[in-house]
Amino acid sequence: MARAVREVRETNPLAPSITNTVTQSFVANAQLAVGGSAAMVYLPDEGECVAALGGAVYINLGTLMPVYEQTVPATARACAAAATPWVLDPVGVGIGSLRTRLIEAVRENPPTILRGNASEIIAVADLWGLGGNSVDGASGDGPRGVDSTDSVDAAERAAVACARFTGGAVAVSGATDLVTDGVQVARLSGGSSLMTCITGSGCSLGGVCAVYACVADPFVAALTATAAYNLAGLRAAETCDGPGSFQVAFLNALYNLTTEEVTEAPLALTSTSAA
Ligand SMILES: Nc1ncnc2c1ncn2[C@@H]1O[C@H](COP(=O)(O)OP(=O)(O)O)[C@@H](O)[C@H]1O
Ligand SMILES: Cc1ncsc1CCOP(=O)(O)O
Ligand SMILES: [Mg+2]
Repeated sequence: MARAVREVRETNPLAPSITNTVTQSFVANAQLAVGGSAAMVYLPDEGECVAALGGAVYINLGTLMPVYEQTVPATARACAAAATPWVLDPVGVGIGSLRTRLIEAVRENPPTILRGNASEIIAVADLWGLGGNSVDGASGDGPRGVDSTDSVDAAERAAVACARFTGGAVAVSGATDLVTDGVQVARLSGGSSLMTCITGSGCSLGGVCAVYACVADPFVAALTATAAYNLAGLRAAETCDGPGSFQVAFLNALYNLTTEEVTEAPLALTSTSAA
């Protein structure tokens, strides 16, 4: 994790995004704050082009346009062909049929890191036929719009099943985050409830996972991004008096984190035989 933080700051890697129109600028600003570089694209040939550049690509399904029916599968295919890592945030899975079709379509070229809230991860495991939704405590309701109706613990089996299927990492966000590579399960605490009062904390976490995936393996990249978010959230909450100033303080905190702080973030690691 220390190497990932340092290498991103030293090399300013480009992690291009196909991402929603609500939080695009916050995603780009968070990627810049940790030392990465951002570029947002929409079209199929743009997705294929950025996949071929190397680095890592971020795909977020938050606001879809018809062209994404071509862009998303083409970009996933191009990432697989170029061995470029990519991160999927299945925002709002369950709203409309295109999101469902796209998640089903990328099953054949799956993401290196799957990042979402608990209900989204449970829904993806279900769509991929991984049986991860039959978890005690899962609401079975799916996400409420873009927000979770499930606890992070309820998504553990789904997350492990998805990670084993993709061979990469899965990051489930919530009050305590869970990151798994299908063998190890890490729980990371910190953050702030104010992160749920601004839009884009989850989306930008996905973008930052992609930045670290430019320089580190998927599990380390997801852990590093999650640890950085928890610390920055904690710190920002100390200095602000509501969501508006929190968003500004959060970007500042992300920018000012030291390597040592990120690597000393509270992290509990267990092995899993579950799922
Ligand atoms: N109650 C909470 N307390 C502390 N941090 C939280 C809380 N809820 C979410 N977070 C943090 O906010 C970020 C986004 O998580 P989340 O809100 O689950 O994503 P999404 O916006 O995609 O639903 C993560 O870094 C997560 O750790
Ligand atoms: C509100 C909203 N609607 C479509 S995408 C989006 C942003 C969701 O951001 P996040 O998942 O980070 O809260
Ligand atoms: Mg989200």
